[in-house]
Amino acid sequence: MPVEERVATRGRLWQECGGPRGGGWAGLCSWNGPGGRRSRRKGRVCFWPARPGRREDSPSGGQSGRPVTVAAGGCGFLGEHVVRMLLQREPRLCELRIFDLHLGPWLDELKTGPVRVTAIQGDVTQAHEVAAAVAGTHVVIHTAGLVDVFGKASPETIHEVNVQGTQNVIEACVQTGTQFLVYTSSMEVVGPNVKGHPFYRGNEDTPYEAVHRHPYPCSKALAERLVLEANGRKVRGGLPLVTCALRPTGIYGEGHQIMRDFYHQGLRLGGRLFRAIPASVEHGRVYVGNVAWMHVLVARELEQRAALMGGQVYFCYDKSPYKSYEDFNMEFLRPCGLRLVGTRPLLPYWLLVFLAALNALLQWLLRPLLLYAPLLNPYTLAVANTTFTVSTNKAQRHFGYEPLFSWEDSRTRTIRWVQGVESSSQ
Ligand SMILES: NC(=O)c1ccc[n+]([C@@H]2O[C@H](COP(=O)([O-])OP(=O)(O)OC[C@H]3O[C@@H](n4cnc5c(N)ncnc54)[C@H](O)[C@@H]3O)[C@@H](O)[C@H]2O)c1
Ligand SMILES: CC(C)CCC[C@@H](C)[C@H]1CC[C@H]2[C@@H]3[C@H](O)C=C4C[C@@H](O)CC[C@]4(C)[C@H]3CC[C@]12C
Repeated sequence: MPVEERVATRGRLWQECGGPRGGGWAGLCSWNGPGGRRSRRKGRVCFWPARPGRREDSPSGGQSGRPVTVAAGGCGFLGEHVVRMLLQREPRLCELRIFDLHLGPWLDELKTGPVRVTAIQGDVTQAHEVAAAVAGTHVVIHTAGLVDVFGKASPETIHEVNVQGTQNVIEACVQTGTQFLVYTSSMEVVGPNVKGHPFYRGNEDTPYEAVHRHPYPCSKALAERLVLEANGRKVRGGLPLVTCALRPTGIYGEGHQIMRDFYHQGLRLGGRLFRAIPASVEHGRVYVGNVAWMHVLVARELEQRAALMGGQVYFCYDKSPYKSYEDFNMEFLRPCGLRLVGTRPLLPYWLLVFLAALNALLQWLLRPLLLYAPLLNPYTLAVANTTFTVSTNKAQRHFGYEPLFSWEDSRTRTIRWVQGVESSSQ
């Protein structure tokens, strides 16, 4: 039966848990703050049929104290991997609620497993929808967000989803008694900064001048701060909220939209891509499966190691090699038949800066008529052209993280996926 036909009780979970409480985020933003509200979308809750003998959830978890987890943003690139990882690697899980603005058709295949999977179509900017989804759960993994560095969405919308949405998740935990919150932050909370300072193999304690102007890193930095400051707040029932933020570098792997875009661009250009960034500029990358694994481990360990992990940030890392953004992508695109032309950038840097500025101008001029959002703009150029790599073992020290996928596995899996993209688009 398709997901759509399984729509059940709209707002049912909400009625069970009370009502919304106002978020207190105003004034945290460094630019003008949110403008008009977006239209309210319908919250829909889809239940897979419950298995006989299941008991209703208790506030501290599911049946027999087994955890109930919410994956907010569970239908996104990272979120889908988190969901699948939870189902594969978390045998104690009792119920998994997948909360997202857009529910994917792949959710259908999850219904046959032993875990009760509940898909909830909802919007993190709607406090009551979030509270309804969170009520009665043990841990929230919050990967939902608007990842936009291309100017597709307005700064206000990015703020509303990433900052207000996160505040709503925190308030939902506090109101409903959910004690553990894992937040997907980003390396961009640190940098690269607007001054183009390199961050070379840094760790969580490396000093760096974090200066944000672009709405996306700004929103991630604000949201991360809210999450960390919420650590220790009393949730319903009196226990302290335990929060933690994970900062992935550039994620790659199955489902990575920008990799797909580069691949198609290469095909259009006769199997070639043209080097734009010097090979010496290192850009941190991490495999999506390892990022998902880190989220699952944190969700599992937060309770036992609350004193150590609560209020902490962790970079997401694995054994992916340090390379430039383009050379790294070629690890997957070369075996799929593309080549990168040039050992040095084909265009001088000043010309790229000019083109990026021109794109920004065109985006602004064309905005009333159409959305012009190319990959190259002043911000993406600065990120791609500034060394930013991490080298840390904090996650290993604090909660025993080791990458689940070796570099060879991560590479093979990603290549296989790109090859699948190729055959599915023929
Ligand atoms: N992709 C990367 O390289 C990268 C790197 C570092 C951090 N991150 C962070 O990881 C998280 C996931 O990123 P991703 O690459 O999977 O992005 P994505 O766009 O694929 O996934 C985000 C998900 O959030 C959902 N979402 C967006 N707005 C929502 C709303 N208002 N209410 C409910 N759900 C909403 C989307 O529908 C989507 O399924 C984000 O928080 C992002 O900032 C991503
Ligand atoms: C200069 C052009 C030829 C190349 C443009 C590449 C550009 C689109 C890429 C380069 C680096 C990419 C970002 C980086 O991997 C890390 C993140 C952090 C994450 O939180 C959101 C995505 C983001 C910003 C990547 C977006 C695409 C970038 C800028």
